[in-house]
Parts: sequence; structure tokens; C-alpha cells
Amino acid sequence: MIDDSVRDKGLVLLGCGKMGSAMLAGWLAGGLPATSVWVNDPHPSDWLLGTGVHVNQPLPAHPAVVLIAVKPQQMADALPTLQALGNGDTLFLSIAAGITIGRYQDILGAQTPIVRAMPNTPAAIGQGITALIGNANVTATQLETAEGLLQAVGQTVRLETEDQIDAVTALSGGGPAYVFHLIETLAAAGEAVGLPPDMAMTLAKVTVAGSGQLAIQSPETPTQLRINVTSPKGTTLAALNVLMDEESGFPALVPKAIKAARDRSAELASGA
Ligand SMILES: NC(=O)C1=CN([C@@H]2O[C@H](COP(=O)(O)OP(=O)(O)OC[C@H]3O[C@@H](n4cnc5c(N)ncnc54)[C@H](O)[C@@H]3O)[C@@H](O)[C@H]2O)C=CC1
Ligand SMILES: O=C(O)[C@@H]1CCC=N1
Repeated sequence: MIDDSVRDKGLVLLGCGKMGSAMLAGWLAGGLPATSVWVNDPHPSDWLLGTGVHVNQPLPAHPAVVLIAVKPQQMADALPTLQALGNGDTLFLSIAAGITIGRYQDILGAQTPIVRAMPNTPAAIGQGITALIGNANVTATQLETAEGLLQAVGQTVRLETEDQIDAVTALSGGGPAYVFHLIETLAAAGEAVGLPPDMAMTLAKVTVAGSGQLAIQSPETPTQLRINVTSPKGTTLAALNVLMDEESGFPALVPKAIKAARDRSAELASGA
């Protein structure tokens, strides 16, 4: 639930592109008044204009939360503009990949309460998942405020150490892109074996969505659910023999992809 302090004192979004918009759309749909929101973005999206949120207007003196949703490469220009809010009661909630709490403290001040989080775009429909961790300046109430905002757009998990966030970024932060690519690839493959494009795309989308829901709702493990589909000597087995190949299938590809994303997240922390 979104904390009253956010409604009363305000929420500032530093950057409101794809991810900021996904989260803000969820918050507004969940009942956060548009008048409690200030967006600071040199290129605000058109959809913001009809919502009633404050766009590029003077900010409240002591907002409850600042969501940092600019790209890592934009941070050096964007963040210093909010330096005056550092070392105070305003909670900074960052969703930027690869920017460490230490780096925020360097710019905003060592006493600044900072929560570092990694959401994903299904937040736009309340189906996101976000991992989070705060620094020592974050009070229990502020952590609940951050969690309330993030739970308004999906589930949350609390991290034990900050460096776990690189792995989260690789798995669930970018995960929707991998799944969308799977949908694209399935649809194209369906076309290649004779289906009309629209039908292939509908079959691919609904299969991925339904399988995801079944994995969440069923008491059976994903492994058992896979086995349930795979008849001995059947058609699925013929496909899985390709996809589960240790050298060229998912077991070889997916860990390589996740490691590449994890390493890139760690690299961003060094400013690359
Ligand atoms: N897109 C995604 O699926 C996810 C993105 N993230 C993180 O969210 C952050 C934003 O990513 P996206 O929304 O994808 O990027 P984006 O490029 O769509 O949005 C960035 C926004 O920041 C604005 N901006 C640029 N310079 C600014 C400045 N000086 N002051 C204020 N605003 C400024 C841009 O105009 C743009 O609207 C990144 O740090 C990324 O790592 C985290 C999880 C998932
Ligand atoms: O691609 C990126 O760097 C961001 C972080 C996770 C998803 N998008």
C-alpha cells in the first residue's frame, strides 16, 4: 500500500522514461493522486500531459521520496540537480542498473537515506517483481514506504547484500526482454511451419502467459510441469531434445546470457 507520507509530502521522479512510466502508471492506477507527483524530465512522454502530474515544475521542499529513474549514463548530469535534498528526510529510491549506494552517497551526501531497487516492466500492469536493499540511513518506516510503493506494482524481495543486485538485474530486471524474445521467436517459428502471422503470434503470447501463470499457481514444480507436457516418444520430446541440448540448447545459452548481463551490471558500477 502506498504510504500516506507519499501522498502528503510528494513523490518526485527524476527521469520518467520506459521504466519510470511503467511504475508511475501503476501508482496512478492504484490511486496515488496525480497532484502528489512531480516529474523532472527534459523529454517528458506525451502520456504524462493528460494525467495532472506536475511536469518540470518547482519541486516540493521536502518530498517523501525521489525515484531515480534516469539511465546510468545520465546520472552524472541528472543527480547533482537534487543535491539540496540529500542528507535529509527525503528517501532516494534508485532503480538504475549498476549505480551503487556508495556513488549516490558521494553525490547526495553520506547521511542520505537511499534504497537501491531493481524492478521490471510488468510493473505497468501490477505484475512486476522488485528486489531492494537500503543503506544504514534508511529508517524502518522509510523501508516500508519504499516497499509499499514497489508492492503497489507487484511483488518485492529484500536482498541480503547490495552486490546481489547485479544478478537480479540480469535475471528479473532484463528477464521480460528475454521472454518477449522467446515470444517473437516462437511466433516466427510457427510462421515458418505454416501458420498465419497473427495466429502464430496469438498462440505464442497466450502460451507464454498461460505457462507463466500455471508455474505460479500450480503446486507442481516447473520441472514436473514440463514433464506433464512431454509424452514419451511424442512431439514435445522432439523439440526438447533440441532445446535441452547441453552444448547448443538453453543449458548452454541461458547461463551465458545471464552472466553477460550480470557482468555488464557490475561494469556499469565502474562508470563504463
Ligand atoms: N527499462 C527497463 O526494463 C528497466 C530499467 N531499469 C533502470 O531504469 C532506468 C531508466 O531506464 P529506462 O526507463 O529504460 O530508460 P529511458 O531512456 O526510457 O528513460 C530515462 C528518462 O530519463 C530522462 N532524462 C535524461 N536525462 C535526464 C536528466 N538530466 N534529468 C531528468 N531526466 C532525464 C530521459 O528523457 C528519459 O525519459 C535505468 O537506470 C535502468 O537501468 C531498471 C529496471 C528495468
Ligand atoms: O538493460 C538495462 O540496462 C536495464 C536494466 C534491467 C533492464 N533494463
